Amino acid sequence: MSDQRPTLIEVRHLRKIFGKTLAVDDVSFDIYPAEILALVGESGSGKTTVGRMISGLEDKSGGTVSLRGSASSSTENAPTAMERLPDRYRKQDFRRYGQRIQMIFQDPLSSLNPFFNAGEVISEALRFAGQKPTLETQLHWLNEAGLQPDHLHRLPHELSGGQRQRLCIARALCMRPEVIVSDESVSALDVSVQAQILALLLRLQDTHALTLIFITHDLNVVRQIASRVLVMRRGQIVESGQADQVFDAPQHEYTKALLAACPIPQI
Ligand SMILES: Nc1ncnc2c1ncn2[C@@H]1O[C@H](COP(=O)(O)OP(=O)(O)OP(=O)(O)O)[C@@H](O)[C@H]1O
Repeated sequence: MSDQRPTLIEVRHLRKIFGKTLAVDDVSFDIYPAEILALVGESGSGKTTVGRMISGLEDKSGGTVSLRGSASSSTENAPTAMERLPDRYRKQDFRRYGQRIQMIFQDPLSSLNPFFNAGEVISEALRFAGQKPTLETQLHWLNEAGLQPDHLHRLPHELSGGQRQRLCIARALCMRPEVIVSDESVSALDVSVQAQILALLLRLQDTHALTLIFITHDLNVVRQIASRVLVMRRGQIVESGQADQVFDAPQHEYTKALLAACPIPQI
């Protein structure tokens, strides 16, 4: 059954080849505004590479990613057209599209400058987005992600793992993205902190009408948050559907095996 909602992102025949490895093999799917879409599959199935190509962090070997023009680029009441993202990003492309699609990662330490305190991390992102940072805006975005004013001057190594992930979320959020691609962003956290960060992402998704692309191997997390699921295996999508449908009546043998390997607690 085809979905009647207007798409926000169209991915068509996406491919990525690393040397002799075909990491992503002819992947096509749509992403709808303000949905939570999970990308699941075993290690090496190509999830991260798809997320990085959608975010413009990885050049594409083939295929296209198109993003619906932002509301501000349309004339009043006129539908916005799909814009094809470049195959290879240049600096100006990041400013144009990267701001709209932000990515957060499993290891915040590797994506944070060790010499920038939390306030400076936010300032840098705001400047990148063409805004003038102030103390007030720094505190506002830290607060949005559940950090306190006394975190403002802390360097990344002076924050806990959960607080560092909150800082990455604040940095992504202050650029006012429409889409956040979360790549195993809660996988390294212990269960209680993981639940707090998931709750934060869900609240932000709701209040900012964000589209969330959630890349994970953890099917229990997917069950808690996702509305739709894509299952990847060896660079291809082998199954897709509403989360309940995929969990309750998986069609593909691989999905059945994934579910069997990860018993889902009855809720
Ligand atoms: N920069 C790279 N150079 C070479 N090969 C790469 C690179 N990035 C990914 N690959 C390969 O591409 C394939 C897909 O990797 P990818 O990280 O997208 O999978 P994944 O499903 O996200 O796995 P994981 O859950 O372990 O992160 C793997 O075979 C991987 O080794």
